[in-house]
Amino acid sequence: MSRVSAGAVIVISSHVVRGSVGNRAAVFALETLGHPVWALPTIVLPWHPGHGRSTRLTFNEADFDHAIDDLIAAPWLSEVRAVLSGYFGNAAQALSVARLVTALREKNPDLLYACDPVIGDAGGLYVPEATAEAIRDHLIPLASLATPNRYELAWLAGAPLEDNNAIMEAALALGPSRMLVTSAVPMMAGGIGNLYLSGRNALLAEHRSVEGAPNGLGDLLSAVFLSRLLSGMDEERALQLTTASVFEVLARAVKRGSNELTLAVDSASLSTPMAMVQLRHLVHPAQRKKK
Ligand SMILES: Nc1ncnc2c1ncn2[C@@H]1O[C@H](COP(=O)(O)OP(=O)(O)O)[C@@H](O)[C@H]1O
Ligand SMILES: Cc1ncc(COP(=O)(O)O)c(C=O)c1O
Repeated sequence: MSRVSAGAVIVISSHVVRGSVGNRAAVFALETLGHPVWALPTIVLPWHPGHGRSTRLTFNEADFDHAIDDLIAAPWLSEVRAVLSGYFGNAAQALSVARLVTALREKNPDLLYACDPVIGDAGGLYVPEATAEAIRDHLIPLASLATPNRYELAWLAGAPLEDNNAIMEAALALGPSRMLVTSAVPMMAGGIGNLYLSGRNALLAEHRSVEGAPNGLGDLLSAVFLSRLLSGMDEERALQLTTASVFEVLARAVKRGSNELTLAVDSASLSTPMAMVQLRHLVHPAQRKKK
């Protein structure tokens, strides 16, 4: 497995003391796959709130924004090739990160910005509406890649998404040139899938669904997929390998009976996954319109 060349990734998401959600998943995955990482936490908390009482340690909005100023003025800024954002503690942080991405792009027009709009799930929004709106209005327009789950995309698009054609139309309308939609509609019975849409490809990568999945799979998926793109891998292979990694990490954690992903012992699943994934080519919305 080739190691990735120099070029740091700035990751911006939550930090948990115990567990592997937010930055804990992204930093581990990116470093394991050979990327230097700059990690900025948006909030710090003992563990994912799904496990029970978990006090949010927060940053003052102005202080967070000043830290972004420091990053923009950093003498090492030319090291940075990509930014990945995930969970935000408030709407102001999303505006600060938009400033960071814009400043980085001015210096490096090839900067990749991956936006994982961590705003909700099947149960609806779990961040304040103002935070979700700030992500939609200020970050999605800057994204080279967005990785919403199906429910997040439905909220962003303002439309229910009942099948993969509706998902593709919404993904296309949202704007980013590459969209990776998780929890897409499976074609395989008992399956779960990731739908990838770019100018070139409309793909669905599927595997079986597993009971008792720990949190952090979306965070892991966006980091691994970003790494694969940064390594220059073609999109189809990147989707296949990333989906296989996430499924394998999940299956191993569940087999151990763990309520968190067990990344430290499953790092080989990130670099060299063995799990099989079913890859299908879908009819791209642009092709459907030509017919
Ligand atoms: N219960 C599950 N069984 C198998 N794979 C899963 C399960 N939950 C998530 N995944 C995998 O992880 C991906 C991302 O998970 P998802 O829950 O959509 O992300 P998010 O954490 O952003 O909501 C899914 O598309 C799928 O590939
Ligand atoms: C603090 C916090 N809450 C909620 C979530 C959402 O997690 P999930 O979608 O995996 O349940 C995350 C994910 O990063 C998080 O960091």
